[in-house]
Amino acid sequence: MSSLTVYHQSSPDVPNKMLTHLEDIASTLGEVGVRFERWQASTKVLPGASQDEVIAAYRAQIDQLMAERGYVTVDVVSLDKSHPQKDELRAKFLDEHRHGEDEVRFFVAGRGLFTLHIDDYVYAVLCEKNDLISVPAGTRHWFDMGEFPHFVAIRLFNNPEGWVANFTGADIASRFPRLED
Ligand SMILES: CSCCC(=O)/C(O)=C/O
Ligand SMILES: [Fe+2]
Ligand code: NI
Repeated sequence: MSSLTVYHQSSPDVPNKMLTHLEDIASTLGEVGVRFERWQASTKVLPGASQDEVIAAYRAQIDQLMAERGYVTVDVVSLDKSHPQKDELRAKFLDEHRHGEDEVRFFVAGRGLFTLHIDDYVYAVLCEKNDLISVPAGTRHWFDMGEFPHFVAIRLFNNPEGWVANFTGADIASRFPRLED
């Protein structure tokens, strides 16, 4: 079940709020400029499926998003626990970073934990299959796929270079909960 847990940045052990209803999650994130929607990932794709297979299966939704917001590049992160580089990939996303563009992710299988650091608060968003999240450019955040990754996420970029991250150097991510396997 998708969820949102909100903390003060100084209290990683004491959540202020935990939400599981879509409307509550979407409105709370909407207040800080984050888009969170439930789409329909109706074609079954398995974690580990190729980028081409996933893009072909979700061409209509990808085209809709590209037309709506002018995204120019699409790629796919598709991982399961047998991936030989899973530990390196997990580590890459686990440190706090920013992007120069919105972070748009459509989960079409499995799940992952996005944690957003906005002003003095930390928003841990457990995204599951069907969830679409768009985090505004410049937002500090990190992502945990867990020790045993199991997800497929479609990523849209308005930058032709695709994924570019600027790491903040902060160690805040190490103090907050990770994805529970
Ligand atoms: C859920 S897609 C992989 C993670 C990613 O692209 C990112 O930028 C994490 O912050
Ligand atoms: Fe990111
Ligand atoms: Ni699954």
